[in-house]
Amino acid sequence: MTNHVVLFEPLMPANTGNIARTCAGTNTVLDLIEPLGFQLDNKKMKRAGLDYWDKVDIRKHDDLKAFLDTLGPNDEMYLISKFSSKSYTDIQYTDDNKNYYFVFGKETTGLPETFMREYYDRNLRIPMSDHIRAYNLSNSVAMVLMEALRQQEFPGLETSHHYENDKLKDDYNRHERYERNLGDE
Ligand SMILES: C[S@@+](CC[C@H](N)C(=O)[O-])C[C@H]1O[C@@H](n2cnc3c(N)ncnc32)[C@H](O)[C@@H]1O
Repeated sequence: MTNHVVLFEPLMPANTGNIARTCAGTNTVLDLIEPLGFQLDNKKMKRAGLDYWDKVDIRKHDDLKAFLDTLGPNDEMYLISKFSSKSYTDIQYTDDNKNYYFVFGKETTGLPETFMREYYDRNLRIPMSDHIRAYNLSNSVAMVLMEALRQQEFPGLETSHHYENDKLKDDYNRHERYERNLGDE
């Protein structure tokens, strides 16, 4: 099972940089559908993705059709759009035999209407109030991707890690002491 974040014609380098960082941290493939609003080696984008850029599996596609042509029978695609009335939390993303593709729209105009209509049942909304027009693209990616990963029990990801300068180190020891004391009672 592989998760893919697919960005349709992203415009802002900082968003794609942030998303690349999230993809690097979650072993998620990043598919970019051209045209992009920036050069891939843009400084701002690298700054947003910091030094994680080379840790991401990035796949570029000439256009939407070229991307769709890469999909096979085990690939399950979802279109992430506020226009849907089905929530992204209503889907199960847990089939080990499938690869999950989450397609996000351009910052200005979202996804093409024809594409959304063609895959009508695949559109998913992130619940939102009417105080804003839409969520930020990179935040939308994080919300949907984390829900899929949570359901998949964070495959290959560390739920805890001991760092050399661990800010909670003493608390781990305290926790162990606490557990020992409980056991002694
Ligand atoms: C800034 S929004 C684009 C807004 C655009 N006016 C539109 O019509 O979708 C960029 C992308 O973030 C995602 N997005 C933002 N808010 C969302 C929501 N409430 N539900 C689902 N997707 C959302 C969508 O993929 C959207 O195409």
